[in-house]
Formats: sequence, structure tokens, C-alpha cells
Amino acid sequence: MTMTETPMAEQQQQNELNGHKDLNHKSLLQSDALYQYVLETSVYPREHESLKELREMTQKHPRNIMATPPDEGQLIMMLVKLINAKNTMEIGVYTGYSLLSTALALPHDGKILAMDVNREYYELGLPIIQKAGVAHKIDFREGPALSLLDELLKDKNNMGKYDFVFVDADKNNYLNYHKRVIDLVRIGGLIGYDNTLWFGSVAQSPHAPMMDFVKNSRGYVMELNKHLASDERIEICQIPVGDGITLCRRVI
Ligand SMILES: C[S@@+](CC[C@H](N)C(=O)[O-])C[C@H]1O[C@@H](n2cnc3c(N)ncnc32)[C@H](O)[C@@H]1O
Repeated sequence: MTMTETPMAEQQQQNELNGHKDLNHKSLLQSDALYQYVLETSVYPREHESLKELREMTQKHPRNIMATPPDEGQLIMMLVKLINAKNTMEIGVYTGYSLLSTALALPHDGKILAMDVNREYYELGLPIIQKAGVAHKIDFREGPALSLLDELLKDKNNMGKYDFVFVDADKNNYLNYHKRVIDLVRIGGLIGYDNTLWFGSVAQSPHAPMMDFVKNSRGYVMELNKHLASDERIEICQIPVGDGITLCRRVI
């Protein structure tokens, strides 16, 4: 998700509105205790030490609510391995939890083209990524993702080149990303759109109490969800992990 302009206090209030007392996580599960159970039973015991270090470092950052949660990182790693991905792309890096998850899951010669408007965020996590021995897989580009994607599309060699694309940046551009990424991912490849349940707001009345950053992007997320459901070029699966991730498998 992108909430670069959102004060932490607002994000925490939104978690409270969603009924979560533990403010330091994103989860749509019915209780904090249940989410904690998932983390402690299945996620933390298997989490790579570098991911743990990155997660703990990120927790101290004022915008830590943006980080991909560890259960979602685990899902990303599983997907990357299942489809034998080699060539991947990430839109929205922040300190790099999903990036490092992907990098660890890729083979030694795997590649990630990673984009973010903010290089400083990426550089916070970079020493940990380097220590993990996977920095050589990452080609980081700083700038607005839309322009970077348009550049890529100018070169026909990039069409259908990517096995896996993870989109986790500005919600207002998700449909624009989809219009471009669909031509860059190969047939049989996978796109994951993050935050497609947007704090549960997609199923709430627009008049329900919600924070401004949730209200402001809710329409874009709902529009994306509607579009993905009717796009015949993909098969989709909405997974209620983290803040919701919609997996799209390109079929034509
Ligand atoms: C939710 S965070 C990404 C979280 C990340 N996937 C992780 O695992 O922690 C969203 C990121 O998108 C970036 N972003 C926002 N607008 C963008 C744009 N137009 N182009 C590229 N990156 C953008 C922000 O700087 C921020 O780092």
C-alpha cells in the first residue's frame, strides 16, 4: 500500500476502527490473537534471519505500517518457487521486505527489477539485503513507476518477459499499472496486487467511519477489483492475507 502522506496516528486509528488492539500489524483476520497464532506457529519459526532483521529494523521506522507483513512475505516466497520464477518485477519497495522475500526465493541467477520513487527507503534495507547475499539479483530504479513501465514497453523485447510482478505502490495508479504490466508478464506468469481489501473498507458503506487515507483510495481499489474480475486475459484469486492480495495469472 502507499500511505506516504499518512501520519502514523491516522493509520493506528484505522486499525482501531477495524477492531484491532495490536496496532503494529495489518491483518483482516477476526482477532489479534488468531493472527498472532499464525505468526508464531507458521511464520516466525520459518522466517529467514535476514527477513527477521529487516522486519525488526523496519519496525522502528515511522512509516512501518507500509511494510509487507511476514505472512504475506512467506506467501510470495512460495509463489515465486512454485512458478519457478526467474525474471521478476516489484513496484513499491519501501525498506524491502517483499523484495528480500522474492530475492531469497529466486535462484542464484534470478532477477528483480525493483521500482520506487524513494531510494532512501530502499537504502535503509540494502545493507541487510547485501548481507543476505542476494543484492546481485536486484536492479533498483528510482522514479515514478508509470514512467519506468512506459520506458520498458518501448522495447518490444520486454513484452512477456516477466514471470512474477508484485505491485504495492500508489493505489490511484493500480489500473494504470495493470494496463502496462499485463503486457510485460508472460502468459502463465503471475501478478500480485497488494492491499486489494484496503483495510476492509471495500465492503463498508462510504459513510462508515474511516480515516482519510483509506477513504481517499477506497474507490480506486474497488475499481481495480471490479476490473480484474472482468478481465478475460487473467484468472484471479483474492487471498485475504495481510491487507488482501489479488493474484492474477495471465492466460492470453
Ligand atoms: C506500501 S510501500 C511498499 C512496501 C514494500 N512492498 C514492503 O515489502 O515493505 C509503497 C511504496 O511505494 C512507493 N511509491 C509510491 N508511489 C509510487 C510511484 N508512483 N512509483 C513508484 N513507487 C511509488 C512508496 O515510496 C513506498 O515505498
